[in-house]
Amino acid sequence: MTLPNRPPKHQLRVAAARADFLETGRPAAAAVSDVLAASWVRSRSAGVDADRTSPTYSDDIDTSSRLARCARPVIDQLGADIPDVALVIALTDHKARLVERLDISTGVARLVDRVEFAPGFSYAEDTMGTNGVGTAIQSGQPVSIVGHEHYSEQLQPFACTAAPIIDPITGRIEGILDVSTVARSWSPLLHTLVKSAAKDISSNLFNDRSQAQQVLFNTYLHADARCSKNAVFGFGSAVVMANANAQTLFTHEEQAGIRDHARFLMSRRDKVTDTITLSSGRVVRFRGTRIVSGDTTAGIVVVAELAESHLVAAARSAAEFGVRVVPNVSVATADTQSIVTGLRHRRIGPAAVSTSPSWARAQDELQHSLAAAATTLVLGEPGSGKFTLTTETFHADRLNGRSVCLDAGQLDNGVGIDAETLVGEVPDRPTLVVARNIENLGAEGAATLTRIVDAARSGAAPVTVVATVTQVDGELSVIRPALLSLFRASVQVPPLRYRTEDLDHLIGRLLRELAPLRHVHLSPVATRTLAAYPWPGNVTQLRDALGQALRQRPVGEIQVDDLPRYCQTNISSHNLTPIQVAERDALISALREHDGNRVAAAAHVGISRSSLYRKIKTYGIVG
Ligand SMILES: Nc1ncnc2c1ncn2[C@@H]1O[C@H](COP(=O)(O)OP(=O)(O)OP(=O)(O)O)[C@@H](O)[C@H]1O
Repeated sequence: MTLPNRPPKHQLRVAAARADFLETGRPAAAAVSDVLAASWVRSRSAGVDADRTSPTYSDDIDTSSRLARCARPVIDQLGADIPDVALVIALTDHKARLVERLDISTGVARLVDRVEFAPGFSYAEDTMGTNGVGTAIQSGQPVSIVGHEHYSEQLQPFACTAAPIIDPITGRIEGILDVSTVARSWSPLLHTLVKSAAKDISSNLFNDRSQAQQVLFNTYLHADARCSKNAVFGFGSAVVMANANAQTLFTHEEQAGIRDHARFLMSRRDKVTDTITLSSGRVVRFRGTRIVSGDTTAGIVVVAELAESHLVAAARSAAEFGVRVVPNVSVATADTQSIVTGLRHRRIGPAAVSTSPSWARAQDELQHSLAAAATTLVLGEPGSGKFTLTTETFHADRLNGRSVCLDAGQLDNGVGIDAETLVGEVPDRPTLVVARNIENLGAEGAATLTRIVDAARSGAAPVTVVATVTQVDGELSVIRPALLSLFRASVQVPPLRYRTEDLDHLIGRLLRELAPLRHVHLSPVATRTLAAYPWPGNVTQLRDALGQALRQRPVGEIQVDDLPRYCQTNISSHNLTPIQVAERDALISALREHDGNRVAAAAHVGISRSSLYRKIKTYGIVG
C-alpha cells in the first residue's frame, strides 16, 4: 500500500505556525485546526519543554486487562492485513501508557524506540506535549498529528494517528489505538483505518460484556430451574437477580448480607462454597458459580441454603458449581479490513455477519424505529438473532450509547429495577432498554415493563425500549394484550433458513469465536449438509452444532461425521420421540459407515431395504 503525503505546503505553514506559537504563545487561527491549537495551548500551560521531552515510565502496566484482551485480535488482524506498510501499531491504557506495540516495520520501530515510544512509557499530553495518544485522550476524539504539528521537537519526524477506544456501555475512554509512521508516509487513509479499528475494539468490549451478561443470565436461570426450592441469586457488575424463594426465605437485610458475601466470594479465586452467619443469626450455606471473562470475574450465581433447613440435602444434587468461562470475543474487523482493501462500502454492523437482503431490511426498519425512539417489538424464531440485531443496530450509530438488557425473570422479580432510575441514570447518553422474550412475562414483569416504558416516554433522557418476542412454527407466542398496546412498531428477524447466503460467514465467525486462533474449517460436504438443514433453533443451534463438531475434531477439517446426527435430516427433532431420535441417529450412523450404501446400511441395522427406505423418508434423512 502506498500512502500519499500530506502536501508539503501545508507542512510548511504548520511549521511556521508552530514557530510563531512557541514564540508568542498564540496559535495562528488560520493555519491550524481548533483541536491542534487547543492542544498546543494545553501543552504550553502544562509547562512542556518543546526542546526536551521525555516520557515517564511505570512498571505496573496490565497487559492482561479486558482492554488488552479485546484489542489483541483486532491489532493482530491489522498486522496481518498490512504487512508491507512502514508503521507500528500501539495500544495504550486510559492514562496514555503504552500497553503493547506491534512493529510492522523494523525501520519505524527503531526510530520510535529512540523516543521511548514503548510499553510502560506514558505519552500523556502534559509531559510529551501534542502527540497522537495524549491529544486523542485530551480531546476525546480521533486525531492525526503529523510532523510539525507535534509540540515536541523530538517528535517532528513522526506522524501519529490515534483514536480513543470507548467502552460502549460506560462511555468511558478505556485506552487509545495508535498507528505511528514517519511524517512523509502519512495518509488520510490511516485516520479512517484507526478510527474503524478502535470502533472494532469498542465493539469487542461490548460483546465481551454482553457475553458475560448472557452467561450470567443462563447460569442463573439454569440454577433456578434445578434448585426449585432454594434461594438463587445472580450478581453481575450492573445486575442483581433473585428468584421468588430468595424473597420468601430471606428478609431484606439478610438479602443484603448475602449480596455482600457473594461479592466477597466473587473477588476470590479459590472458593465458591462457604458458610456464614447472617446478622439475624441464621446460618447460610453458599454454593456458587463464578462467571469468568479473561482474567476477571464478571459475575457470580449463588444458591443460598439455610443450614438448618431440610432443603440442604435435597439441593445437593445440584453439583455442577464452580466456574464458567465466557468465550473470547470475536475479531470484529470486517469493516476495518474492508478499509484496508480499498474502503469498500459495507452496510452491516461490526459483529453481526449478514449479506442477506432480509436481514438488511430488518436492520433498516429497526434503524428507523430507533431513530424515531419508537417502542418496538422485534419478532423472530428462537436464536434467530433478535437481541443481536437490536443491540448492534443501536450501537452502530451511537458509539456513546449504552444498552441495558432485562429478561423476563428479572422483570418478574423486579429486583434492582427501578424504572425511573433505570431510564434517568445517564440523561445525556442514548440508552436502549431491551426486554428479552416478553412472552414469558408474568403479571409482575408486565407491570415493571409498563413502568419502564412510561418512564422512558415521560423522562427527558433519550431512552428507547425494545422487546423481543419468540415465534415458534410461524406462530407468535401469546403476549398479554395490555403489553401489545405499549409498542408502536414491529420488526421481523428472518429465520436462518431464509438467509442461507449468510451461512458461510456465520460458520466462519462462529468457528473463530468457539475456537479462537485454531486452524479449523468445514469440509465441502459438511458445509453442504449444514446448508440443507432447516435450523429450527437458528444461529443458536448452529453454534451448538459447531461446538459439538469441535469436540469431535478440535483442529483441521471438520467432516460430516463430526456434525450432530440431526444435521443430516430435514425434519426437526422436536417432532420426534426420544426413541425415534435414537433410531434416526442409528440409521444415519449406519449410512455414514457404509458411504451411503443403503443395502449395506439396512443389513448393518438388521432391517429390510424397504423398511430402510420408508424410515429414510419418515425421518427426512438426506445425503
Ligand atoms: N447475524 C449474526 N451474526 C453473528 N452472530 C449472530 C447473528 N445473529 C445471532 N448471532 C449469534 O447467535 C446467538 C443467538 O443470537 P441472539 O441471542 O441475538 O438471538 P435471539 O433471537 O435474541 O435469541 P433467543 O430466542 O434465545 O432470545 C448469539 O450467540 C449471537 O451472537
